Amino acid sequence: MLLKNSNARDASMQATASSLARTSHMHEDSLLSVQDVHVELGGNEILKGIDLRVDPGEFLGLIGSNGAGKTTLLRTILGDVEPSRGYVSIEGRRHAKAGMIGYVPQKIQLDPDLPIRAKDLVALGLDGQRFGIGMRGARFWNQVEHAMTGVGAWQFADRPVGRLSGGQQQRVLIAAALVASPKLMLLDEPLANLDPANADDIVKLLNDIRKNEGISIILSAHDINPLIDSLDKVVYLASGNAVVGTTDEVITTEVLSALYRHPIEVLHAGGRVMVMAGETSHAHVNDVDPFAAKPVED
Ligand SMILES: Nc1ncnc2c1ncn2[C@@H]1O[C@H](COP(=O)(O)OP(=O)(O)OP(=O)(O)O)[C@@H](O)[C@H]1O
Repeated sequence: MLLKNSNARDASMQATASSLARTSHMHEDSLLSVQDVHVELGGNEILKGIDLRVDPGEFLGLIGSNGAGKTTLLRTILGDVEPSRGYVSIEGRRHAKAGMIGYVPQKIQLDPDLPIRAKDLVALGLDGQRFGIGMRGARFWNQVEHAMTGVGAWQFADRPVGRLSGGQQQRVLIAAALVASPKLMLLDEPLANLDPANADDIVKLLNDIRKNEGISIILSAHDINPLIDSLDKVVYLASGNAVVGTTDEVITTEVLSALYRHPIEVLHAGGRVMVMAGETSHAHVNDVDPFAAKPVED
């Protein structure tokens, strides 16, 4: 065992995790407030009391293993999933105004033969809810061009979106989420399927967007390493529970052991963070994904 799981130690680790969660409640002018959010799906409690505040221009990494509840939390913030307890508010309102949140969903598969140009996809981000009846004048297309130029996607605006590379498609999807000038962007695993260079480019792009435009960003990922230098806060999810704080506060042996209720060791090597899980005889290095196959607890 890497840590003895005595009751006293467990209680102290829980206290550390709770106190970190509480420190994120200090700002009253938050853009987003998630308070004691519980979500049940298919008879299982997927989120078990999430507390989170996001200030304007903050960049948060939502980190966790497969099935930890990242997509569920993003969809709850978006308003697509209703909490069974607790609430989400944006600028003090329970329901975000149209266009206030830009969303890049997970795993979009774009058919190579899809007869839609990249700029048509971005245009849907502006008038998607009234597609077919909206007026697409010069001002409309200027907004599309502005969003695509800002993310370095205007040069392939007229190409079929399904034939763009993964990195190019990700820029187009970010432009579609940005085009209505949101205050908050939610990106669900946008770095999955990107090579390290493209992942770095996307993180740099998002960092520029939040700095230059003051847009808050929540990005979900399994691996914190590509994000570590850009994040203001980490929201680390495990089996529906969360710890919130800076990376230095959260990515520690003590805090992650408390969150997982299991011994964890955090190592720093070669400029990367590695999270080692389990007993030494079964230890494996799996960046911030120590229990990828762990089932949802009842
Ligand atoms: N509509 C649903 N009905 C029942 N269970 C669901 C539903 N949607 C998600 N779940 C379950 O909720 C849990 C959390 O899923 P979620 O997609 O939020 O996790 P995740 O952290 O985003 O995982 P991944 O990294 O694999 O995308 C999983 O066990 C999943 O099977």
